[in-house]
Amino acid sequence: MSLTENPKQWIEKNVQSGYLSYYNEEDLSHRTKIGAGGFGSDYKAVLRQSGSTVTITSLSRNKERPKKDFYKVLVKELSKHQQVANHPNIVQFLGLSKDSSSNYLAIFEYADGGTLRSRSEAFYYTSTWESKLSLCLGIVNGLKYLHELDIVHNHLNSHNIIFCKGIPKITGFGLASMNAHTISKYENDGIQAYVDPLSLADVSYQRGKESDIFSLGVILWEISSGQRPCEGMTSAASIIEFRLNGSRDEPVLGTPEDYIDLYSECWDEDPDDRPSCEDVHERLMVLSREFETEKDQFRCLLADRNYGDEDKENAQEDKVANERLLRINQFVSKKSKRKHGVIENGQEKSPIEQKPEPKKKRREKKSLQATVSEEEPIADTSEPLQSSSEPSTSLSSAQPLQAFPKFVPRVLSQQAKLQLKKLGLPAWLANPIIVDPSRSETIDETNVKLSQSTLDNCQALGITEFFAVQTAVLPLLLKDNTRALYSSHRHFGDICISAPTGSGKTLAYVIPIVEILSTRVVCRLRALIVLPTRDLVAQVKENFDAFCKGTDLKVGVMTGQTSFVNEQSQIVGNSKDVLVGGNSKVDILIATPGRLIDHINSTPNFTLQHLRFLVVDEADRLLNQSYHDWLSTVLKALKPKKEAAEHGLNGYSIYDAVSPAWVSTVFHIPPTDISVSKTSSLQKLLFSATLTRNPAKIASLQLQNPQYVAVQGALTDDVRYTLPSTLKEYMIITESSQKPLIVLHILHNLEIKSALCFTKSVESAHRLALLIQFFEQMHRPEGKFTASEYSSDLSQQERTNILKRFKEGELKLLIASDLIARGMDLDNVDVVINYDVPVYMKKYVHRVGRTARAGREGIAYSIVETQEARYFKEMLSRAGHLKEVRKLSIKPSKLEPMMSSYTKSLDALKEHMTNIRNPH
Ligand SMILES: Nc1ncnc2c1ncn2[C@@H]1O[C@H](COP(=O)(O)OP(=O)(O)OP(=O)(O)O)[C@@H](O)[C@H]1O
Repeated sequence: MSLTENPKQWIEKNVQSGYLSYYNEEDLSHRTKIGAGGFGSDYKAVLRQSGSTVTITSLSRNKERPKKDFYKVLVKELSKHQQVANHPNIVQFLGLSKDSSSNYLAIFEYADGGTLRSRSEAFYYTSTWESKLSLCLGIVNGLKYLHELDIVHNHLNSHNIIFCKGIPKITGFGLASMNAHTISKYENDGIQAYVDPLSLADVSYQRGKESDIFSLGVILWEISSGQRPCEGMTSAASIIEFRLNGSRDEPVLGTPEDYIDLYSECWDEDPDDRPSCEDVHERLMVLSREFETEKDQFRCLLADRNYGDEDKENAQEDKVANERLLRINQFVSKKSKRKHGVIENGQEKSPIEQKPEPKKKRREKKSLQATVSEEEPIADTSEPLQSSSEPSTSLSSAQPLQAFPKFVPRVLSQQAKLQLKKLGLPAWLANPIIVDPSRSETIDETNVKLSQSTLDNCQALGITEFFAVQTAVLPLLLKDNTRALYSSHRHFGDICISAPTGSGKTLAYVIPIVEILSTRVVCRLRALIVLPTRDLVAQVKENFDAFCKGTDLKVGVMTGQTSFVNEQSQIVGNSKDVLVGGNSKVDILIATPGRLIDHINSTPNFTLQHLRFLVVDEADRLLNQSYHDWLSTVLKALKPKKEAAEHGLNGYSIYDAVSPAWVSTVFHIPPTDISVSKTSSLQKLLFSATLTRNPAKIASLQLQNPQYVAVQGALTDDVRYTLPSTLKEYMIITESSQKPLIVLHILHNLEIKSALCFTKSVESAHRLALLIQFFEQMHRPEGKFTASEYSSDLSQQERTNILKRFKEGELKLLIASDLIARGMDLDNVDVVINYDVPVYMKKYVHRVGRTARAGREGIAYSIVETQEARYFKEMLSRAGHLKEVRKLSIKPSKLEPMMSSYTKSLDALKEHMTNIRNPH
């Protein structure tokens, strides 16, 4: 019997067959109501059979869950628990039961240690960083497992982390979320602080794994601070407002910097910028290992950061800060001499001398208390992760191991903020090469030597001058000492480039790559360009094709648009033999990460060992996508695979003779006077209009001798992005019902030739496109303003056709979701319309950057719903961009002439949608 056909019968049958454990009234003894304790449970009881304590949760059939759907939901949630059965960091579902009214009850293992919420403060005072990390790893371990099974928790918060025999376990999902009290009970207890702000802003927002990561970030902060998030905020409304403002809880003194970075990334406003659960797990493991070796050297960087000597107005506080730093240094130098101890006022106290102060007083105290933790083993994550130091719930009896004063943020001067941002950054990131966006150089003026074929190709494309980013990058890559095909003694140096949208970043790498590779003799895969979408791969391929004219270079793509076998044959040929050094039919390969990884793993003879260039375009987007860990797979594939013993090499790698950078590392060449260490010739190039300067993310690329080039205007600490100077930006504040009319007004009354309109979803793009089509038919049947939607729901062929028709001017308006918000170069777009305004500044920058490209004029209109206006303005203001976006009002008289056709087209749309829903 199918599970979906009759879920009720399915449950009963499985209970009868014993597949699902079922407990009768008499199987459960000592029932006690536990109400607010545990995890939204109703009762605790003892299972007669085993004597173990369990929690009984009643599964509700409330109004939102009518009886009909109830069993479907029950089976669905039940199956989640079946999938995760026995994971050590997920609460165990033991079986079902029924109450006297025959309502189903779910039975779980009992949380004898309460919830994280009930213990986080105690944990803060009594735990070492090792045990905090161990606790975090336990939680992340459980969540990682859920995500691997594609289960989104949806309600992760510290009430839903429970302790069973000291082991942190995740609950609150699946059956536990069916308990009517589970969510509502904590509604007034600040759970909104854990909710992804996107879904606070838009209730229809579909929460996914990224939303769980946001909640995880808040939990990590809570573990580091012992405080509840948004503490002091009494109402749900104030928490929601705080979060929607983009505000986050302040780091707490004594938190390791890497840990702060980690939770800050988790609660990044842009879900695309949040790490995956796997990444969080990996980074926590690294942190744990660091603690193992550095043990008690707490990196109190916040102390340094917030009390720098820059701010003269706060000289007195600086003095205090310096004293603190002195004490930290004393503490670090004395650490080897003691096991337990607290530094107070520069004096070391023995644990016995320490009188635990009342909680409040202790947390308000400003002097630094640093402690040495006991040696504790780092938990093995394959085992149940246990909070190794069991906190006492009674604070008065707790021995404070790490009691840091409450972090009191103070207002920093601009200069101090700038200084602060640079602290902890490597010098090359903190001090980029700044290039003025207005800089340009004619091709005749440039000092860069270019081949005749490149000059001819520039001429054919009408390129007479180089744009700012090209004037900076070309010389870096094409200097006499960097333009060689290989160098085994000196690394050429990697480059990160941040430059505004439409500023010519693509040619900044296409031209040097073609120049350098065109000297090659044998065809090998020497340049790999990774891009996030197929559309972008096609676009970059066009650029390479244009510049490879007149050379022997071959360009290929890997995007999954043709069959795997076909791609294999185009990229490596059809040879069945495994060739030493692999094979390649292309010199330059442009790929999306997913397909690239498939070929690295499954295509014989496909090798990256000859790469001279690895380009990551739209780098901030790609670095945030794990795509099955594409980056580390690519980095591993840069070296040839180790060969097995049957090749007589006993685990040595076979290096190809034309990859000289590696050769010396395997053959035992007798030492000579030029026996210097050998290095790879691979140069990594990162490009984006909103490139991250997050050292943790950049570190994953393992860059060598990197340089950071930023094409930007006079950025201050508050101005975060440089947008094209030829872009004019407007916001139109209106009621949501008027938005389509405003779009029509822009299209019809403002002399638009072609426009790109962004919506928040595919569905919304579809409806708007239909509405505009209906309107055009009614309003101006003779000269229609042709519009089409462009979305991921269309086939690749349809998308390619639409783009072609748009580029040729046949279509005047494209209505799209964010699929083409990044990187797409549609040179005829003179207007961008934000029909639904973006919630993130980065998205805004990329969307509006589809116009005003390559020095052309462009206009961006953002249609802002009245209730969104405040948030939109705050987003702009936080990025220092508010004054660039002018307010535009549209008089009702301008809309009036369109009203009649508009009303009719709305009716036509309604009818169309109804027909689709009810085809009969
Ligand atoms: N030197 C040049 N002279 C004339 N046009 C140029 C020059 N360099 C680039 N272009 C054109 O400028 C347009 C924008 O370039 P490109 O797509 O590389 O921008 P981008 O900086 O990558 O933007 P985005 O960040 O949006 O991806 C393209 O049409 C490109 O052909």
